[in-house]
Amino acid sequence: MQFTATPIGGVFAFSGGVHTDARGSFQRTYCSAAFAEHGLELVEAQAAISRNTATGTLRGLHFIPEADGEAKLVRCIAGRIFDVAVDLRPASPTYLQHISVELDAARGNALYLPRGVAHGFITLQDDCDVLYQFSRAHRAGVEMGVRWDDPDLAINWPMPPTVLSDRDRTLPFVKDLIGD
Ligand SMILES: Cc1cn([C@H]2C[C@H](O)[C@@H](COP(=O)(O)OP(=O)(O)O[C@H]3O[C@@H](C)C(=O)[C@@H](O)[C@H]3O)O2)c(=O)[nH]c1=O
Repeated sequence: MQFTATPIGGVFAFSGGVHTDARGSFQRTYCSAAFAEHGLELVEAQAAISRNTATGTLRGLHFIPEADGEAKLVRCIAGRIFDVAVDLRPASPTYLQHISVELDAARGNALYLPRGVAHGFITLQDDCDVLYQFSRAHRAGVEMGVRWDDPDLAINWPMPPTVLSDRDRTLPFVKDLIGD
């Protein structure tokens, strides 16, 4: 498992660790000791899978404010997604900046987001399954969100979304949240 720091503090990309042989492959996808060594919050409270039928399905951008937030590890276990992490920690030097990474089930790479960093993705092909590990149990009504096409974030999505939830379509812009 290789931990690669990104320009956004606390956001790490993971790759490697895939052992291939005649049967297929074996990959360690999580190691609590390695997370602890790198100072990352463990993501062991809950796991979840989102299945996405159509190319261009967009989910996000979702976050919980840092003080009450959750860390998450995101991995594509079928297909490929364009995955985005947006820094919404007001005190962070990279506040409002984002990074993107293609998560590919065939590569087995993953992205770790600490508390206060928003997350979203768009699917790059049909039938993409996304596996999450969370540091805290889901709490209904706590999660917030900002619009995927917020001009202040200027995310260069690889295509326009084809499928969005009603909630995501009507999320506020960051400028509407500031001061809350
Ligand atoms: C996120 C989540 C949802 N749910 C339920 C609530 C709801 O009935 C149903 C669908 O939830 P949502 O519409 O919020 O699912 P979705 O829009 O896929 O939400 C996810 O989006 C991506 C971008 C993330 O980063 C995730 O953390 C999560 O916010 O599943 C859980 O039971 N546990 C969970 O952890």
